[in-house]
Amino acid sequence: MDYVNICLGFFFICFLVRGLFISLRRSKRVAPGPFPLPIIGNLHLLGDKPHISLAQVAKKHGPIMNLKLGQITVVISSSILAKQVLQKQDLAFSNRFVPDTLRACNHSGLSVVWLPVNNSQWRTLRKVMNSHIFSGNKLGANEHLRTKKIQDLIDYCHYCSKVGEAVDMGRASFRTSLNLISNTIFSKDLTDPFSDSVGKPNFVDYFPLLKMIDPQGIRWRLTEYFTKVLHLISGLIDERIKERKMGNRANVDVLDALLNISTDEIDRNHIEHLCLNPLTLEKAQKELEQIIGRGKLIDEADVAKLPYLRCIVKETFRIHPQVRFLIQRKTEEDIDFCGYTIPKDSQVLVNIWAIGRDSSLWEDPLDFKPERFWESEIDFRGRDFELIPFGAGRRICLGLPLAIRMVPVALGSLLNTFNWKLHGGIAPKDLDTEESFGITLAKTQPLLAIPIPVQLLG
Ligand code: HEM
Repeated sequence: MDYVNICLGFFFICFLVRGLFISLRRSKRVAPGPFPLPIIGNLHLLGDKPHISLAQVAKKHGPIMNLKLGQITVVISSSILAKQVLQKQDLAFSNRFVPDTLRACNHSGLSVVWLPVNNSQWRTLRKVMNSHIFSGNKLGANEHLRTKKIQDLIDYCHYCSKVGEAVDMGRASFRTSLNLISNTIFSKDLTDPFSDSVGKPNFVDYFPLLKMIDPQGIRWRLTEYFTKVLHLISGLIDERIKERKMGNRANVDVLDALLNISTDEIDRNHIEHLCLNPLTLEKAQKELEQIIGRGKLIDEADVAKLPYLRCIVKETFRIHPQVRFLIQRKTEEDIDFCGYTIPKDSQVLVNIWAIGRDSSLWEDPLDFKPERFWESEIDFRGRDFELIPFGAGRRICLGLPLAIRMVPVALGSLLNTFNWKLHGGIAPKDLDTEESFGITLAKTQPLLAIPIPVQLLG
């Protein structure tokens, strides 16, 4: 009899514990979201421009929504919730999902972009890059390299103007930024701005992350290219180590500085953008003419004196966050978040494209109006969550200090040296601004523009 009572008691306790677990599970509120279909979940909603599709789905389900895209994915589409993810609960959302292609060549295990924040290598790499590449002192010391690259870009535009060719703006600014970065690190150009490399593989073709923003880039197999790029980088490093052993170098560039510390791979990214709004152009050119003098290149110190140019750069980043339009993070454990539970191993996407076009934050969000920043303190350094093209928090873009020096100088110099017309007599309002989807955004049709040197205007 006792034996029966003990068994009954045991089952009763098990029943109670199970009930407790079920009610605990039910108390976890999952964010709203579209109903997932069997097997494919919500994948059918993505389309070829996920940032746009997700912004549309968010209009129905709200600024935090739950989707099933292979794994549980939580999409954040408001600046308030972005602040919560990237600042207030930053630590809980600090890691990223690593794509299998990157795991395959162990890129993820070496790169600051993918390493988890609790990994000491991530902290060391960020520290090394911050102090040896992107510190104010280091960037100030190699400004001459960037000036030289801007001069190369201007020379290239002069060359196009002379032979009557249009400039593919995306490609030209892409190469310039790549060379700016490669000169900063390797003291070497990795592409020749005068060579037409379409169809011919060159260094750019081996940088998948960069290639995705290359407007004429075709889709290709990531793993293969990553293997090639690692091979190339390691070739460059080997070459440098040999030079150093033969005593052929003083420590002159970042690669040398890094070799003094470690031989970890440097990750990089890039910029590309230009706007062709005639009124904006005219205003910017007037400002440049008054402050710098028409026809001259501008330098980094000039930017502080060019408020309208700075507004154009902000507006460009707002409406067209070129490099990453969905910030991707991951949860390592169940997280309580604004009344919901975000389960462990969820992918968290912050849609910075949608935030930049949110009509509750921006008046006429689809219009390109740099003036909106004229009297506004809003900036893109990760403090104002309405404008976070570089992300925010402990994983904020490492290249930000370089990008904010390069972009206005390149743009200002192009505007101050040339007048621009769209190729084929296209009016700016008819410009095809369609974007293609990759890890980054690229224009489906290249932006072809005719440079008219200012000196030639009577
Ligand atoms: C216009 C130019 C650029 C934009 C808009 C941009 C944007 C971004 C964004 C949105 C992130 C993700 C931040 C987050 O998760 O919160 C990021 C990360 C990163 N960016 Fe950039 N980036 C730019 C240029 C650069 C450049 C020039 C470099 C380096 C040469 C660079 C290096 C990095 C690195 C290393 C990370 C990963 C940091 C980490 O996870 O710890 N970026 N960038």
